[in-house]
Amino acid sequence: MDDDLSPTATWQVKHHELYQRATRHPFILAIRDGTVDASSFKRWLGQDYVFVREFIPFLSNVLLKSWKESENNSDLEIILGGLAALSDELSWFKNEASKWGVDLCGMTPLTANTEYCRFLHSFTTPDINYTVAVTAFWAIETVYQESFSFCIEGDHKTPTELLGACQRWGNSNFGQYCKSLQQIANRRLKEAPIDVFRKAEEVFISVLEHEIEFWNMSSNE
Ligand SMILES: Cc1ncc(CO)c(N)n1
Repeated sequence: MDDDLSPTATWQVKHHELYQRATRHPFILAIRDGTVDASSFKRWLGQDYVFVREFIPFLSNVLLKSWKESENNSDLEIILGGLAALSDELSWFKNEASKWGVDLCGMTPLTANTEYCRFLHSFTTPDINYTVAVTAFWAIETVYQESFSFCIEGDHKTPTELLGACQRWGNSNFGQYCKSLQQIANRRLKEAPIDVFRKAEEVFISVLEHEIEFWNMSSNE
């Protein structure tokens, strides 16, 4: 393993196969080559709305841990920016759902979504420290950024009506945002005791597994 790589970059290499399965999932490849079916996209849309609502208490708790535990002033503002952006994101989901005729009110989470949300809630207990929680936040956002940016890069055939979704997470500003989260995670991980470091790596792997299941849920009948 390269000594010059940051902790998070090291994990991206070490768990490369899993990382690819999360960021180059068949659902994403189908969006990019224009073969995705509308029913899959609609299922993803409705389920992700439920996920993002559950993400609010998760991220509020990361914010709280940052306020309590971080030695760095700018962390709090970076995380607050992410939390604030969720307000606009929920409006985007509602608008998109009405365009596609998806009823968000009656939306019930499917199994993979329920399990992912349960995982998110497990971070809100005080025994999970800030380093582990902020690493999870970075990983969750990065999978979406790397997945959707691939759909708008190079020689893609992404359908016009899906470009909005892809740009929402695939745009370069959001890419920069993910980099700033990665810097926070790396700074903390470099100082972390070994048990915290190991827990954060486990969490990184679990995020990738949950993301794969979430894409599977979206693309399967
Ligand atoms: C399942 C899932 N993972 C990550 C994100 C990024 O916020 C999202 N909206 N949904």
